Amino acid sequence: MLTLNNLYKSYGDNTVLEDISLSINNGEIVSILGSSGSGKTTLLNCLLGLVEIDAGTIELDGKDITHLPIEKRGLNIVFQDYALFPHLSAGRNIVYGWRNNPSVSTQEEVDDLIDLLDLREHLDKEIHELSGGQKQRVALARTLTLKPKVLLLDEPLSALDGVIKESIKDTIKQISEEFKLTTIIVTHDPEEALTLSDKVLILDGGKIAQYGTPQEIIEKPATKFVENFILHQLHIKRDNILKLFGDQHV
Ligand SMILES: Nc1ncnc2c1ncn2[C@@H]1O[C@H](COP(=O)(O)OP(=O)(O)OP(=O)(O)O)[C@@H](O)[C@H]1O
Repeated sequence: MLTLNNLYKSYGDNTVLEDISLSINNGEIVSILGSSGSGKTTLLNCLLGLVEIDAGTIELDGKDITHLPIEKRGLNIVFQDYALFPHLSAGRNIVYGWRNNPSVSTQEEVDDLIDLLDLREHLDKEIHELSGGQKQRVALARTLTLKPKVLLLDEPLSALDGVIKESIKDTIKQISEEFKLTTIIVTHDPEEALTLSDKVLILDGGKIAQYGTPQEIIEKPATKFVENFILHQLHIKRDNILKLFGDQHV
């Protein structure tokens, strides 16, 4: 279980995270949702250890990891731009971290990952020859060879369109289930958060507006902000789609 206890973070006078407390069970997918500037990336960076928190504690499976360096926390991230090495092939990117820590995964486990993510036929390709979805899967494979306890994904679907988006969503769900991997996803898209996650954390100005299952959020929005911001966006989407069909189908 990953537990955050009363986290605070400020930049000067700007309180970016205020009293963030929550627990995430092992194997759960949690989305962090909020508008621009609400503190999503800062929270992700605090968990990862890129940003030092001002107060509070972070525990992973009962161990206090608040002040551990990044590499000792057991969390790993796939950045929004995938951060792949352009001069290495897809295959070499995948094994890059694992080559330095070969005891973490066996060759067979790495092979299984390559197959699971459907990357076998792309191993020899240069990074620029891959589609957005393929790059995303290479970045996922590279991270998963290191067997993190918690996988952090920063806007994993924002650069992808339609069909690829749905297929990466399925892949994320499959990986989380298969490896019992706790997965935390930053997104600003309510639809993405609600359809992909076991739980959604909604931030409003650095505070928790609501933390609950998609059903709880849709059926019982905790604050006016949740109702207005989140559900309003979904209604706009729905109305736009219905308009496409004209009156006879509405
Ligand atoms: N290194 C920093 N120094 C000063 N202020 C910062 C720093 N990083 C973030 N902030 C401020 O913290 C607040 C939250 O930023 P953060 O990037 O966490 O928001 P976000 O929800 O991820 O936004 P977006 O969706 O636009 O990426 C903003 O007001 C931002 O200006």
